[in-house]
Amino acid sequence: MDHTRAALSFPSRPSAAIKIVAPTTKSFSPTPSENGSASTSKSSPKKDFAQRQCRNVLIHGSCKLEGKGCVYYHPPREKTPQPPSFDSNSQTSPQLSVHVNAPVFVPKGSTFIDRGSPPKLSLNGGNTATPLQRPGSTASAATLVHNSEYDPYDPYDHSDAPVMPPQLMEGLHISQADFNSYAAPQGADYNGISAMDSYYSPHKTNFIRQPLNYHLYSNPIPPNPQASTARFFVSDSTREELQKRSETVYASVSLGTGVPEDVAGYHSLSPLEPTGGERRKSFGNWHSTVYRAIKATDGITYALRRVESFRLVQEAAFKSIDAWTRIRHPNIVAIREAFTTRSFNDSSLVVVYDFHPNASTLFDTHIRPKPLTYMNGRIQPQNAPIPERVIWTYLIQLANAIKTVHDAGLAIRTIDATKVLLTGKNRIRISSCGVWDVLSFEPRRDLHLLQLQQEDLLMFGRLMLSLCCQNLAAYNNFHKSMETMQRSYSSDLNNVILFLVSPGPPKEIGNLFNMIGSRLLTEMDSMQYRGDVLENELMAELENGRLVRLLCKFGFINERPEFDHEPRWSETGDRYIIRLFRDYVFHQVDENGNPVVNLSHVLTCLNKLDVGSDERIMLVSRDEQSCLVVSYKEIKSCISTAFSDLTRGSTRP
Ligand SMILES: Nc1ncnc2c1ncn2[C@@H]1O[C@H](COP(=O)(O)OP(=O)(O)OP(=O)(O)O)[C@@H](O)[C@H]1O
Repeated sequence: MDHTRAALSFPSRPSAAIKIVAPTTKSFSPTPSENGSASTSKSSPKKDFAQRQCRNVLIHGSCKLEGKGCVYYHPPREKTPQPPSFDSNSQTSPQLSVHVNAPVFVPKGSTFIDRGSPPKLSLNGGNTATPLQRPGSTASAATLVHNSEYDPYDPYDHSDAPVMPPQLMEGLHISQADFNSYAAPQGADYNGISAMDSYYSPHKTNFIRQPLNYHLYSNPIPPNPQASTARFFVSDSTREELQKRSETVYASVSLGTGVPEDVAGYHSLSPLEPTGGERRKSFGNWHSTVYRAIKATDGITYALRRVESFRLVQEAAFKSIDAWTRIRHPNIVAIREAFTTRSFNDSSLVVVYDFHPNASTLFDTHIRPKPLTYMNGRIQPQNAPIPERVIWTYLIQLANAIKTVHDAGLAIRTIDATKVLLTGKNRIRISSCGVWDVLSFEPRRDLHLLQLQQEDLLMFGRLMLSLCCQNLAAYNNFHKSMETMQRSYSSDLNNVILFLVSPGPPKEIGNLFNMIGSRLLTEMDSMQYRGDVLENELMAELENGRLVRLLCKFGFINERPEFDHEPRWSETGDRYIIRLFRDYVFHQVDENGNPVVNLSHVLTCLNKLDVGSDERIMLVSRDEQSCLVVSYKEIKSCISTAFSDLTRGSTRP
C-alpha cells in the first residue's frame, strides 16, 4: 500500500475506528461500541443484542430510546462506578482502550490515588451530589465513566472541562452571567486560578471548572488545507518589528564604554548615543546622556538619562519628580524615579524612564539630513516632506499630552524635535519630562506656572513649524517658513501653528482643541483602525498556545524511555493510535520517499484534533500491515486518556 497516499486521504465515509487490515497479534476493535469483543463481534455480528452495550450510551452517555424500543444493553445509571483497577495485567478494565482490542497497559505506579473528592455540585441546597458530565464526549465514553471516578483534572486540556447541563445550572441558581467568559472575575481567569497555577498545582480540585466557550475559537479548518500558514501567525511586518524591539531590549552590552557596572541598582548600562566627541548641551549648561539599563530588582529594561556634573542644592527639588511619576499618558515617556549618583566619577543626576526599544527622535526621523540617494536615474530629495495627515497626528498627540501635564499643574519645559520620540507607527511620546524641574528648581514654581505653560505652547508651535519645514531653525526665519508652510499645507494647519506661536493674551491648550474639532475624529478613527489591525493579528496567534499544549502532550506520551521495554505502552490501546497519528501528522513521505514538511498540514491536523472534529482520517502503521479509520474526536479522547494515565503515574506520592 502506498503509505503516503493512504495517509493523506481524507475519507468521507462515516465510520468509527474502522480496522481495514487487522494485524495478526495486535488486533483493533472495529468500533468503540464493540469494545472488548472485536473478534467475536466479527464472527457473529448478529449476536444477542441485549448483551451488547448500546452505542449511544458509549458515545453520548445516554440513549434516548432506552426503554422505548432500543434492543441494546443499557447499563444502570444509578450504579456507583467502582474505582478501576490499574493492574497492568488485569483484563478487567477493557474500557481503557476501547479502540484497540489489546491488553491494557498503564504506567507503573499509576494505581488509583484518591486526591480528594472530585468536584461535586449541590442541587437546590439538597444533599444530592452529581459529578459533572461532559456531553457529546468522544468515543471513549467508557473512559469517561472511569474518569468520573478519577480526578477529572487535566492541566493541559481545558476542553475536557465538564459542561453543566442547563437543568443542572437551573438547580444551582447560577446565572448565565456567571458563565459569561467576557466577564471574568476580578483578578482571576475563567477558572478562578491562573493557567500556570493549574500547571504547577495539579492537585487543586476544589473549584468548579467552567465550560470552555468554543465559539471563542476561530474556525480550525481552513477552506484549503494547503493554504498559506499566514493566517495562523502575526503578519511578517509586525513580527519583524516586535522581533527587532525584543533584540534591542536583550542586546548584549557593549564593552569598553567606560560606564560603571552598577548605578543605584541598575546594571548592564549601555549608552544610546555617542559619549565622546562634540556634543550638544541639551539642558542649558548641562550635557546629558541616555543609557539603556536593567534594574536588578525587577529585571526590566529602563532608559536612564544622566545629566553630568549636576550638584543638588535642595532635596526638595525631587518633589516634582513625585508628581511626574503619577502621570501616565500614552504620549509621555513615563518617569519611574530620579536620584543623584557618584557612580560615574562625578556628581550626576539620573532620571529613570520607561525604555522604548528602537525609539528614534523626531529630529533623527524627519529633520536630520540623510545621505543623498540615487534612484531611478535621479538624485532623490534628502528628506521626504511629512504628509499633512502625519503632521495632524503628531499635533493631536502632543496637544493631548500637553493638556494632561498642564491639567496636573505641571509644565513640560522641553518640547523639541530631539526630545520627542517616535516609538511606533506614527506614535510619539515626549521624553525628558521632569528634568528641568530638578535642574532649575524654584521653591515657588507655582508663581511661574502660567508662564511656563505659555512657553510650552510656544515650543509646541515651533516644533510643528520645524517639522513642516524640516528645519530645526525654521522659527528663526519665521516669514519664510510660513510661506513654505502655506505652499505645502492646509490653511487649518497654518492657523493652528500661528495660534501657538503668535504673542498675545495668555492661551490655553484647550482652545486648540476647539480649532481642530473634526480632525480629532479622523485621528480617533485611525487609532481604532490600528487597534483593529493589531487585534486581528493577535487573533491569528490565538490558537497557537493551545497547539503548543497539544504538542507538549505528544511529547509526554510518545517514546517514553521508561517504557522502552514495554511494547504495550506504545504498541497497544490508545497509545498506538496516538503513535500512528503522530506519524500521520509529522512523518509522512512523498512518493519518492522524501519527508513531507508541510506546516499547513500540521496546523490543520492539530487544530482539528484540538476541537475534536468528527472528520475521519486513515492512519497507516509503519509496516503498512494495518490501517485504521478514526475521527479526530476519537484521537483526542485517546490522547486525553493516555495523558491522564501519565499524570496519575507522575503524581504518585
Ligand atoms: N525612553 C527612551 N527609550 C528608548 N530610547 C530613548 C529613550 N529616551 C531617549 N532615547 C534614545 O536615546 C537617544 C538619545 O536621546 P536624547 O534625548 O539625548 O537625544 P539626542 O538627539 O541625543 O539629543 P541631544 O542632542 O539633546 O542629546 C536617542 O536616540 C533616543 O531615541
